[in-house]
Order: sequence, then structure tokens, then C-alpha cells
Amino acid sequence: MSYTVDFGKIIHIAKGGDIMQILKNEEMRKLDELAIHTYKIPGIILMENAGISVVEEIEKCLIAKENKKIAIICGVGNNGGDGFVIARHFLNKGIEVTTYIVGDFSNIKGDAKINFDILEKIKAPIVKLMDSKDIEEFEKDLSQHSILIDALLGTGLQRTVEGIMKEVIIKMNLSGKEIIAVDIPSGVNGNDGKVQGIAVKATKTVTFQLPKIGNILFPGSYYGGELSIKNIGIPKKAVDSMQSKVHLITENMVQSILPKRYADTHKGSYGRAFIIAGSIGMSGAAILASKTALKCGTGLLRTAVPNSLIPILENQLIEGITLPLEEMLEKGILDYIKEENVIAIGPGCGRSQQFEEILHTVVRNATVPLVIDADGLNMLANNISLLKDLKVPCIITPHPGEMSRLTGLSIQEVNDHRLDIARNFSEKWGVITLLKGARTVIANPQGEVFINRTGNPGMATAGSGDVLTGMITGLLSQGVEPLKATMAAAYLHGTAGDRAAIRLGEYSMMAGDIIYEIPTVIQEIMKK
Ligand SMILES: NC(=O)C1=CN([C@@H]2O[C@H](COP(=O)(O)OP(=O)(O)OC[C@H]3O[C@@H](n4cnc5c(N)ncnc54)[C@H](OP(=O)(O)O)[C@@H]3O)[C@@H](O)[C@H]2O)[C@@H](O)CC1
Ligand SMILES: Nc1ncnc2c1ncn2[C@@H]1O[C@H](COP(=O)(O)OP(=O)(O)O)[C@@H](O)[C@H]1O
Ligand SMILES: [K+]
Repeated sequence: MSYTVDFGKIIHIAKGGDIMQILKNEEMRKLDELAIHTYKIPGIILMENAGISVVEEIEKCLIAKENKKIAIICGVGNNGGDGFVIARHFLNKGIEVTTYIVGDFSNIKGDAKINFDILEKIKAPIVKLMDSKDIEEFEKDLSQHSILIDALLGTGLQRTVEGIMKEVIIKMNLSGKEIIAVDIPSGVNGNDGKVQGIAVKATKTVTFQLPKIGNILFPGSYYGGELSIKNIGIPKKAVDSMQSKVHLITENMVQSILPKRYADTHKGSYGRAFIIAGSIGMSGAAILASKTALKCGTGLLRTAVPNSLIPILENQLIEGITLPLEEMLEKGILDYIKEENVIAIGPGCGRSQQFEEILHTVVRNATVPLVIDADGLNMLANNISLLKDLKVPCIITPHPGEMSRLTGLSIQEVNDHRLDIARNFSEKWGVITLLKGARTVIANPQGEVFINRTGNPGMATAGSGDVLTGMITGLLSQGVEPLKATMAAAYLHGTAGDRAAIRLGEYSMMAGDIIYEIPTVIQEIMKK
């Protein structure tokens, strides 16, 4: 299997598995050990496969280049070992290669040593960079090469990058050359995507077997550029046995989640959605969420808004039914929601006492899946233990600011530990948490986390969260399981946003433009 994820502006994916685990450094080490000790695949074979898989990607980049000289910059661990394999293969192809070794080469051991010895035997050009005095020459040398290969540090990164290693990385980054990183850009921590002092800014990264968290989360994924995930021959049985609790949401997953439409069905087959949204000054939130739910296939939609907003809604959304909130309150909300298949509450609702009352009644009495967003979350923050009264699956969709209010942590803390914060919240309150932002993460009460890679900064625009709520609601109304509906919505939302960004640019796209792209995004996924 080869799986390509382009983290640049234009997204494209080649084949991918239904579910893709994302590992931490130590989990990857465990998987390597499992392959070597339990499944008896010699480590040297894995290293050979790893090296060859990078060679394939480098060759693609070389085609367009007149100057084909490659600089392979290696550390003294196994990441460097992969670099030695790459060097040998290109030398065999008659391509000019210089191998640089950074650090104390007497530390090279194991499989890396075997590959280093081969390079020495075949008299490959090797330059050892020991200290600062070697840097000037190194910088001059780099300008002669067309592509630089970063094989300095991989999943064995331990501490802040300093000294000669840091100097080398600075020169690589300043070279202006295309850089392909082996496994992970050196300096990025595979466990969390943080930069340990300094990191290589690669144009492309080839990672092995499964992505590491640092390949996916920011800033690591920014440093990695385009990401290619390559099989290196670890048996599927070993991979499956890892049972990591962190996964990447893939297109295949979403394709299998989207409900099919059968000929002998009617609008009742696609469910009833009920959205409580909007307040004076924020009618747009109700319109955006409602339009989106219909665009995502809801059979029947009712939107409850304050009476004064009804004419605006009726004008903007002729396909949905509108209800005045005041009437609901007077006659008793429960009567209104008992027929529904999903209830979404919060977008643009404001923070009135009336809304608080409605929220409490809905949370305590809902008998169908519930989506709480925006002001629903702000109100919830005043009385979070309300969640204990839930009798149904509940999805909360906070952005980091809302999560900060819900948890009492700072926004910085939320962003620094996105996975853990979402997971802890879900485990503590028994809800599905979708924490928004660059790499939206979704956690369930069982401690599993799913990361979405679609989307772009153009989506940081008013109302795009309301569109997401509409998407989750639309899928839930059709009977999609809550976790699956949330994952598919996050993926589709980001993909629609990416299309809008391509069409209009990240500056000019607006939330409504994301809705405009939904039909194409769904059709393309269903077609595949
Ligand atoms: N295992 C396998 O079967 C396979 C593994 N594969 C490959 O192996 C990679 C993992 O290899 P690895 O475990 O040897 O670690 P690696 O990333 O090379 O780094 C360790 C070296 O770096 C050093 N070092 C650490 N931090 C540092 C710092 N801040 N600044 C400076 N130095 C620092 C550290 O030195 P020490 O801490 O010991 O002083 C040690 O020398 C993995 O990413 C993949 O590419 C593939 O071939 C497939 C098969
Ligand atoms: N840089 C980004 N990359 C990917 N997605 C983003 C980025 N910035 C914002 N988004 C997405 O846009 C949406 C913004 O939602 P939210 O903050 O609730 O906006 P609003 O309240 O204005 O509707 C979220 O789904 C978020 O994940
Ligand atoms: K690397």
C-alpha cells in the first residue's frame, strides 16, 4: 500500500486503508521489534525497504531536474542507516551522490553500520561533519546539489537539537534546495509534532508503514511538506495488532460511512433533523446550519429561531420548516422534539436566560442524538455537570476558545495538548468531542482519537463552524452512528473548504462558499 497525503494547498490522496493508525515514536519502535522478533523479518530488510521507498519518491523529483546531484545528510542512528541505503541505490544508478555524516560516526551500529560499511567498501564519497569548522565547506557543497535528503534524526529524537546538528539544519534550511525528509523532518518530535529547538523544513516527507503523530499534527506537518506513507514490509498482522488509539480519518472511511440512497425510499427514510439556532443579529448561524443539513441529505428539517427571525429564515431557506422558539417554550419544548431523529442546539443562540432554559430542557430530556455547538457550549460551561443528565449520545464541537471555557484551561494549554484534552473531556463526560482547529481531533468516551487532515486557514471565517454543525446534524438524521457522522462531517467540511480555497482563495472564501462545495465533494467521494 502506498498512501499519499499532500499537506500543501491542493489535496490529493492515492489509495488508502479504511482505517489508518497513527503512532508515537515508542509505538513505532515496538512495531519494528514485533516485525523483527515475532515475525522474524530481519531489521536489515526493513531498512532496505525503507531506503528503497524513499528512492522511489526521490526519483519522481529528479525527473524534472537537469542537475541530478544528491546530498544525503545522515545521522548516526537508523535514520542515517536509511540514508546509507538511499546513497547506495543512487550510486548503483550512476547518479552522483555525496553522503554526509553528522556526529560521532564511531557510534554507528547494527543495521546502519552494515550499510555504512558497504558504502565504504564501494568507495562512496563520504564527508564527515564533526564540528563548526566543517560547516563552511558543507554550505558551499550544498549549493552544488539538486536535492538534499534529510536522514539526520527520525523516531529516535531525544532532546533539543543543538551544536553541529543544529548548524547543519540551519544550512540545509537556508540552501533553498528541495529537501526530502526520511521518516520525519529532523528535529520534529514524532510523539506530538513539536519542534525540539530547530527542525528541517522539508518539501516532502516519506514516512514508513504508518504515520507518526508528528507527521500529522502542526507544526510538524508544516515542516514535513507533502507526506507519503510507504509500506516497508511489516506484516499486516503485526500492524493490526498495534491497536493504537489514534487514527487518521481517511477518504475510504468516509466513503463507507456515507449512507446510500435506495430507490424504494422516501423523505422519512432520511430522517428528521431539528436545529435550535440563531438570535437577533445572528440569524445567519441558523441559516448556514440549516442549509447545510439539507445539502447533506436530511429528509425533513425544522429550525427553531426567535419569532422575530422567522421572516428572514423563510426568505433564505424555502426548503425547511421554521418554528418560533417562544411558541416552543410556551407549549413545552418536549412535544416539539419527540418526533425528531437528531437535535442540534447552539449556533448563534446568544446567551439569554430563555436560551439557557431551552438548553437545560433539551440536554436533560433528549431521546435522540444531540449536537451542542457555539452558545450551547458557552452556556454549558456555566453548568457542565448538566452533561451527567444526558441519556443519549452527545457530540460537542468546541473551538479552542470554547474548550478553554469548558475546561478552565488556557487556550494555549488546549492547543498544546489537543489530543489529550479532547480525549480527557470525552472520557470524563461520556460525550464525543470534536475539537476544532488546524487538525480537528475527535475523541470518544472509549479513549479513541481520530484526526482530520482536511481543511485550511481560509476556513477561519465567521460561520464555518455552523456549517460543520449542519453537516453532523444532516448525517445523524439519516441514522449514521454518532462517531462516524462526526468523523465524516469533519472530513467533508475540510474537503469542501479546500475546494472553496482553490476556487476563491483563502482570503475571500466565506462559510456559504463551503456549503456551495458540499454537493461536489459528496458526489466525488460516492463515485470513487
Ligand atoms: N528500527 C527499525 O527496524 C527501522 C528503523 N528505521 C529508521 O530508523 C529510525 C529510528 O532510528 P533510531 O531509533 O536509531 O533513531 P534515530 O532517529 O536515527 O536517532 C537516534 C540517533 O540520534 C541521536 N540523537 C537523538 N536526539 C538527538 C539530538 N537532539 N541531537 C543530536 N543527536 C540526537 C542519538 O544519539 P544519542 O541520543 O544516542 O546520543 C542517536 O545516535 C526511524 O526514524 C527510521 O528512519 C527504518 O530503517 C525501518 C526499520
Ligand atoms: N487553519 C485551519 N485549518 C483547518 N481548519 C480550520 C482552520 N481554521 C479554522 N478551521 C475550521 O473552521 C471551522 C471554524 O469554526 P468556528 O471557530 O466554530 O467558527 P464560527 O464560530 O465562526 O462558525 C472549524 O471547523 C475549524 O476546524
Ligand atoms: K529525518
